[in-house]
Amino acid sequence: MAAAAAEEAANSMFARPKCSTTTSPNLYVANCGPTVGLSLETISSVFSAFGRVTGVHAADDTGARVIVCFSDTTAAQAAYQALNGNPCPQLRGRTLRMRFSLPKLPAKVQDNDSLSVFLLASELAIPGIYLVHDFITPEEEEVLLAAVDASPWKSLAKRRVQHYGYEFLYETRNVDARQYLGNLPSFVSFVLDKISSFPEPANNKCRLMDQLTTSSPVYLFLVNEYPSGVGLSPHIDTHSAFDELIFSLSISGPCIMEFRKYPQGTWYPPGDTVADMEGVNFIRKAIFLPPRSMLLMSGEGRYAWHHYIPHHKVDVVKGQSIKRSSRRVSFTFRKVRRGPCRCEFQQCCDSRRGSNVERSCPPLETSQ
Ligand SMILES: O=C(O)CCC(=O)C(=O)O
Ligand SMILES: [Fe+2]
Repeated sequence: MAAAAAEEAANSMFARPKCSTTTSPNLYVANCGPTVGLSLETISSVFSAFGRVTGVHAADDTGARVIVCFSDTTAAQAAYQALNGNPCPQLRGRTLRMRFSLPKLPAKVQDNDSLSVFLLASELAIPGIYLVHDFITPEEEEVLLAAVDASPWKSLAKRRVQHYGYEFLYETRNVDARQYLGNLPSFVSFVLDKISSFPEPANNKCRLMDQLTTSSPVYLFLVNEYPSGVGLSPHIDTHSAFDELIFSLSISGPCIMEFRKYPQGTWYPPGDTVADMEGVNFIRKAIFLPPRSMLLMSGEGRYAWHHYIPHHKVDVVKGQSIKRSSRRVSFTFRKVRRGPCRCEFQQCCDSRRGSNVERSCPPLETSQ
C-alpha cells in the first residue's frame, strides 16, 4: 500500500497551471501509462533522454495518464517540444498529449465532520438515489467473490477491474458499442433476477431493465476492486454512453459515497476537472454503503450529481469511525445507450453538447 499512498500523494500534489503559457519541471502526459502497456520505469527511461527525471507518478486512477517530474524546467521543455502530439516510437508509437503541471498548494480540506453521512437513502434525499441493504445474503456474497477471484483481473493504477459485456474505455469514459465482449457471466444471473424485482419505490423504474439477462447484448457489467484507502474521483457516468439506471452492488467491504451537486449554470470548460473548480460551492451529501447493499442511481441523482468515493482508510459515520477493509469489490450494472440521452439535466449532458465526451465531461481523475 506504500506505492498506492505515494500515488495518492502525487495526484494531490500537482495541478494544471491557470495560464497556458506557464512552464515547470513537471509534465502531465496523457495516453501513457500502465493500462496502455507502458510501465512507469519505461516512461522514466524514455524521458531521461531530455534530463534528470526525479519521478514518474500516476496522474489519476485511469492508469493512462502520468506526471513526469524533471529536476529542471529546461529538460521538461525539451521533452515537451520533442514529444507532445507526436507518435513516440520508444513508447509503442503512442501519441502523447502533454501539458505542464504545477505543484499544488495544499487544498483547503473540508472538515469531514461537516459532511453528514447518512445510512438511508431516504435521509440522503437525493431524487433517484435508492439503497437496499442486504440485497444479497452472506453466502451469495461468498459465491460472487469466489467467482470474480477465479476470473482474470486487469490492473489500473490503483485498483483492479473486470469488464463484461463491453469494455469500459477510461480515456473517453465510454464504451465501444461495436465491440461486444459476449454474454454476462452466469454467476451474476441471480443478481440480475433480483434487480428485476427491486423493491418499492424504485421497482417501476427497474422494470424498465426487465430485459436484464446474461445473454442480452446491451448490458455492461463492471467489477471494481478497491484496496483499503483507494476511492474513485468525482464523476457523472457519461450520459451518452449509458441509460438512466446504474446499479452498484458493494461486496466484501464498506465505503462511503459522496454526492456533489454544482449550481445551475456551472459547466466544465474543455479539459477542466472537478479539482480545478474547487472555488465553486457545491452541495455535498454522503451515504454509507455496507457490504451486500445495492445502490441504484437514477433520475437527478444519476444525471446531475457527481458521485465520489473518498480515498479514506477510515470513514466517519454518525460519529463512529469505520475502518475500510482490505478490499471492497463493487459490481456495477449499466445498460449501453442506443441513441442520444434525452434527460432534462442539460448542464451535465454530453448528448446536448455534441458527441465529444472528453470535451464535455470531466475525466475520471483527481487533480489534472
Ligand atoms: O464502486 C462503485 O460503487 C461505483 C463505481 C462507479 O461509480 C463507476 O464505475 O462509475
Ligand atoms: Fe460511476
